[in-house]
Amino acid sequence: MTTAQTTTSTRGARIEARDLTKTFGAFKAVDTLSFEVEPGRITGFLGPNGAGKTTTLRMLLGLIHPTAGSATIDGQKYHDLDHPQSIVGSALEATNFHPGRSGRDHLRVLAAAGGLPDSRVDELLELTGIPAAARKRAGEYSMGMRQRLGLAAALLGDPRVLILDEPSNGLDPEGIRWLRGFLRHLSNEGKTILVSSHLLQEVEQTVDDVVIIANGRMVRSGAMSELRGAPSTIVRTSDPAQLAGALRVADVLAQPGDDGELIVETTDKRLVGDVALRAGLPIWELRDRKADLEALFFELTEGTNRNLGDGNAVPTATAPTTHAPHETDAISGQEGANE
Ligand SMILES: Nc1ncnc2c1ncn2[C@@H]1O[C@H](COP(=O)(O)OP(=O)(O)OP(=O)(O)O)[C@@H](O)[C@H]1O
Repeated sequence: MTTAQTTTSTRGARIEARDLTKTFGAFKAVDTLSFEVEPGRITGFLGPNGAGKTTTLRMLLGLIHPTAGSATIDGQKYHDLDHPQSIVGSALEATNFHPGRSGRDHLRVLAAAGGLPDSRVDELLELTGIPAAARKRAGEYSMGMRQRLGLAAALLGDPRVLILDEPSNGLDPEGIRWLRGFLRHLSNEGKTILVSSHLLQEVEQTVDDVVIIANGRMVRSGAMSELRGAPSTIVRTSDPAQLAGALRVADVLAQPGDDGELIVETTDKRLVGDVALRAGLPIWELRDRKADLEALFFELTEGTNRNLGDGNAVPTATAPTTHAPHETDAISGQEGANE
């Protein structure tokens, strides 16, 4: 990653949703959702397809109006921010660039609208790794390049808050790695970063905190480390109960896992090996126990993909089985997220 710096981000700005609710007709897309996103941290906003992520992000960005509750950035509704471009940057969709316009021209139009110099455009093209594509028409960009252009657009005003909807969509493994490093660099500058995804594993190496929703409702929030649980070790031996007893004497707790495994509450494998040796027990397997995030995410959100229709949906108390007609402001709100 280039080390070119964005300009100064003075202090962090929090994102806050309080009892945020959005109904489309009688359908509750977002249901009394409350969460906070802290400066200097990357927060994953997660949920299966149709959970209400994009609807929530649109409310945060003032593109659609909440039915109830509030969504604020730095303590204010988006429309009340004095210089929104310097407070919040967003990339909701990677596809809404004018296909005939070059990446550089696209950014120049946005920069001019925000009173920013053209030099900022070149700086961003460099930072997001697409300087060579600057003269190419956006219509010829790959999905990954459009994602990078969207990110460049979001960062033009050096905002303190960055809101990105599924930013790794269309990126190859190298691009995903680049994005991870890039977002970390920005969060180290103190920026507040909210990144949506429908896959926990996709962001597990990127994010510090998570907000997980299903059916428009909160199902879990907190630090990624809490979600992973305390690090531990899995051991296989001929007599797990005897090894557990020997470990207890050494002040290490252990409990039975699946298929005769022993889950030991330490990451000190040498200690476990030494205790087993003294107890005269063979070690057949000794490895880190990693949280099964895929299973956890599935458990938390199972069967709640509302885009799949009735059979797979777990409707909220007020949700009908069919969608209400799209609200007009929602439809127009989908356009021009980056414009
Ligand atoms: N304007 C609208 N009118 C009616 N229903 C809508 C409207 N916008 C979204 N919905 C519905 O609200 C639910 C939440 O949609 P949303 O796009 O916020 O989900 P999401 O979590 O972003 O999903 P995905 O991961 O598929 O993008 C979906 O069932 C969707 O069909």
